Amino acid sequence: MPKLEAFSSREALYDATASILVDALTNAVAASGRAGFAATGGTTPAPVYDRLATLTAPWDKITVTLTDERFVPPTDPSSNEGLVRRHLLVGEAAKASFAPLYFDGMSHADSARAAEAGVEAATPFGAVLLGVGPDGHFASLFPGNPVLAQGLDPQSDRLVLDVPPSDPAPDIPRLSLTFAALTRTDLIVLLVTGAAKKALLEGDVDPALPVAAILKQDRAKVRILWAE
Ligand SMILES: O=C(O)[C@H](O)[C@@H](O)[C@H](O)[C@H](O)COP(=O)(O)O
Repeated sequence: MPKLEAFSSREALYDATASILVDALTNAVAASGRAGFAATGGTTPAPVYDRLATLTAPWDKITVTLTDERFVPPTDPSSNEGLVRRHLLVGEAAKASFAPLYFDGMSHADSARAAEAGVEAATPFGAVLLGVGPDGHFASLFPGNPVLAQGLDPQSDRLVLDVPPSDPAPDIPRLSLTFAALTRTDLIVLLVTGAAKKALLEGDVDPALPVAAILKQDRAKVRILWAE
């Protein structure tokens, strides 16, 4: 089980996370000529992306995709594609390619299916950046959701699922990479802040939480990076 790595401030956390990610992506391109990066949404990662976009890397050999998405167009304020286009696909990183999960004019299910080709082409990922919800969800794999079992199935042949709303979350339809897709990488970084998430991820993690699947798998190295 990976140990939580604590940083003295959020600024230090963001700096370290950007540095770890750019090293992993650069090494992956050096090893195989290309790399994918699966980027989380949420309210935490934007400062990491702002830093990452300023760093030198073989961005023209890197394909960025999303760990998950709300089923909304990129112009919607809650869109993760919008977040990544505003904060990551700028500056040095503007040269990176992007593989979307949301496709205008497609149904929820068809969008998930259509996204799989781009995600497949972006794997293996050089790095995956995940957030963790207070309920232990990661990407859009939520406790109690009808597609959770399929989403966590290590043998699933699906890379992207159409996630229906469920109670208590998510409140709108989502698109999520599966555990099977997200573990096609050498490195998964969990980016978390605040006391509640530290309590969730320190010591013995509740095996019923979706994120426990990430912590106990042995396909990819996992680092948990935290600040107050
Ligand atoms: O689209 C999303 O919202 C994320 O992918 C989601 O899984 C997020 O990482 C967690 O909910 C943590 O979110 P915060 O960073 O806002 O705490």
